[in-house]
Amino acid sequence: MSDTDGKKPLGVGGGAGRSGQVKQSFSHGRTHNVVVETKRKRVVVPAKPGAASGGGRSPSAVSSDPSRRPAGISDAEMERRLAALKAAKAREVEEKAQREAEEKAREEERERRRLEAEAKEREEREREEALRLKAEEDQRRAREAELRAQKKAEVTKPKAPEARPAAPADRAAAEAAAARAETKGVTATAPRKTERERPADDRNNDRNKNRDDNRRTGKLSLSQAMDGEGGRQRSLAAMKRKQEKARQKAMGFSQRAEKQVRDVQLPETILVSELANRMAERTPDVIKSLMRMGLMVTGNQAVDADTAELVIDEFGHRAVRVSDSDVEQVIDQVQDKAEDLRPRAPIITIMGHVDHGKTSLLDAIRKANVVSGEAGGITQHIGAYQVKTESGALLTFLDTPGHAAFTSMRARGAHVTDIVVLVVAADDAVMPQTVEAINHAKAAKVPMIVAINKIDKHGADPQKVRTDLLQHEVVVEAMSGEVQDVEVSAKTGKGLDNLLEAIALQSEILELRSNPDRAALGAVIEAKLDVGRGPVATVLVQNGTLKRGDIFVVGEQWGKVRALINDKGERVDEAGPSVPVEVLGLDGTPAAGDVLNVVSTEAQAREIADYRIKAAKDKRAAAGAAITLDQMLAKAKADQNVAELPVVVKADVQGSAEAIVQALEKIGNDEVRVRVLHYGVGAITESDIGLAEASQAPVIGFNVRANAPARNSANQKGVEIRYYSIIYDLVDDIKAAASGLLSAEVRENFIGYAEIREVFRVTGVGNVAGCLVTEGVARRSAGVRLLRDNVVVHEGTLKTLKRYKDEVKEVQSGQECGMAFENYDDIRKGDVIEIFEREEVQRQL
Ligand SMILES: Nc1nc2c(ncn2[C@@H]2O[C@H](COP(=O)(O)OP(=O)(O)OP(=O)(O)O)[C@@H](O)[C@H]2O)c(=O)[nH]1
Repeated sequence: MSDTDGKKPLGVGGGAGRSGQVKQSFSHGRTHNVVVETKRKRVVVPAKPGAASGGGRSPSAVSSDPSRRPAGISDAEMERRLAALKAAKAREVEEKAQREAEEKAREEERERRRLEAEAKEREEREREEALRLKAEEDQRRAREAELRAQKKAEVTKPKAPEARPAAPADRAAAEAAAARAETKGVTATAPRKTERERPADDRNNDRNKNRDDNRRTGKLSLSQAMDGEGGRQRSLAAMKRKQEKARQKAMGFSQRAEKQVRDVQLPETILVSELANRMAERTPDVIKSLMRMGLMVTGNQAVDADTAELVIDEFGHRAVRVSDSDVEQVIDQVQDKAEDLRPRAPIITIMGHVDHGKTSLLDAIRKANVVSGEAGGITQHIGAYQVKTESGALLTFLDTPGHAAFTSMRARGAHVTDIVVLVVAADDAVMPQTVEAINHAKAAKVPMIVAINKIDKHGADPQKVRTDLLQHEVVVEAMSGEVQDVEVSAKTGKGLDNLLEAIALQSEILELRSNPDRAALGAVIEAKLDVGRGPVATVLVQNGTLKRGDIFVVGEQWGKVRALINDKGERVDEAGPSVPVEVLGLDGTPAAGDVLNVVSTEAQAREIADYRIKAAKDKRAAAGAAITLDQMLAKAKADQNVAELPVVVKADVQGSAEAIVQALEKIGNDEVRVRVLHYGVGAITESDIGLAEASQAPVIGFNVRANAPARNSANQKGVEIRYYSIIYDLVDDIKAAASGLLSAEVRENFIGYAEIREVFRVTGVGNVAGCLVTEGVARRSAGVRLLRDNVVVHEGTLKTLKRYKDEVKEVQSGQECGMAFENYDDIRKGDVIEIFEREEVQRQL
């Protein structure tokens, strides 16, 4: 449509219409003249097919050629249509132009931004460069000034007065002289000034001249810029200030960011959050660091000192190990002087296999020593007792037989036992627990005396015991060894005296001594919560003398001795070394094996007890919480496969509770185990029931009963309470219950073999094997395996078992039969059929 594109202007030609021009204007100042014509006369032309669509022609062509105009369209209509068309075209062109313009604007904006960024960058670079050059210039000047000062110092030296820079007066004189010389036609006699001899003014003038020259060149060097130049100087100065500010700021920052190495006080265990606090680091960072070490902890969990030290190192601080246990230093740690030591009674533990007569022997020894006529004839049971031998030696026996008690005491660090009496029944032999007892005694480096018991029994063979012991490196005296052996009968009392004398002798060899005149030190051998008397601990004094009124700390408990009761049930005022006494006046029940120390003041006792409670808590937290990833995985894996029988155990005395727990923990195998959720001393309480309910565990009461609220609670919650007074019954019951958790074992019994002699094809049945039962019996209901060259090729069931034509249930060995497999056809002559039955066997622990 453009007038420049060579197309004909719109029109019908030949003056058929009145022509005119329309000027179109577009963006960017472009214009466009369009020639249009207005029709005066309406010409009706019959419509030709395809004319309406124009057959690809432009509408202008249609309008210019009346013969092609659609029929029945008036000029005015045609004109309107053309105008509409034109307007549409114009709109289109306008929109396109607008789009282009927008795109161009966008492009320009992009370009502008790019240029801006470049300029900014350049400016930045220039500024940096300017600063660098300025710094260099400053340096150079400083050097120059220094040099000048040096030279000045040289020229002002008295030996070279002529070299002194001329004073203005001198200079005037010199100039006058020079003028005179000049007028005389003589070359200047004044010596030519060297650069350094020239006055500063001259040089400044030169420099200014230079600067002016340079300025004239149109170039601005950086030094010039620095030296002056009005506005520039100001902006550079401002820049300098800014730069200085930034530098100071940066320096300040770097000072602040500089790692401050701290001395971190590190106790034996520390909470992660506290550790972070002491290092002035963020807790999450510390947790991350611990995670990198494989420890999954939270801020509220404790870690041990070694782990914490690694973390402290990693953060670049210094660990300073401190011990909260410093509070314990008040406990008298002084070594006793040799002259203060007095002989003391040995402390004896009786060990041996089940039913070899430990309890009987202890009872026999006690009874034999009970002065006839003493109240009840039998002393009060306090966990230990003392006996006097005929020779007058005092011996202290621990009344908790078995190595469980011995080990648990030893595990707590209470080395109480001086001598172990190993009981071996003469009618039996060395049994597993005998060996364990030997090992325990050896591990604790405690000497042993072998008591060969039950010699009254028919069939007793003490010699066999002696030879059996040889296998376990226990060589008794009768076999020319060093271990004393005594034949006894707990039943008849025979040989008991010999045993006591043997113990006395061993004790003499050991030269057991202690200082009775010092603050007492003892070990708890049993503790219980007694109705009416409160917490009671049976303590074996090991050193010093425990007196009424003494203030003491024992494990996590403390107290003041309110009363002391000896093994005969008598109240005593004091207990010396190796004397067992019941101690009343504790603030809580300690644990067997806890050490008792007498201290000076209640405050000390309380402080130590508090520290120990905290330390134990932290230790438990550290042990229970800070599980390594490996442990977590192992646990998760183990938990999937192992069935657990949880139990809550309550017993009358600590010793029984521990013995029960140890026995229960031994029950189980890879698939099943007993888990003691909680154990303790005293009646079964509501809290025990609560715990049991939460884990769906039964509560076991050993010689204790549930109190009324606990009973009600147990009834309501359906928690089972079981009472026992014999440990073996208890263990057997739990073992049976744990066995119930074992999945039944499926056992296979082979019941017969058959050989395939022939294979027949039977329509509707498939391949049928003609067999001979070579062994056992073939049973229809049994499982079968097809063996080819002793390789199992199929396992399944029988579809049919026939004897002649009849379907039978079983076929005996030596008989022929026909067999077909369910869903299996590939049978061959010579194959062997193995017939088996499966049986489920309930396993036992
Ligand atoms: N004939 C005879 N029997 C004895 C003798 N000593 C113990 N017995 C019997 O052996 C059995 C077991 O004795 P205990 O004293 O209970 O044995 P124990 O080693 O303490 O057993 P546990 O406490 O179960 O480990 C009891 O029936 C005793 O009567 C003995 O010298 N002669």
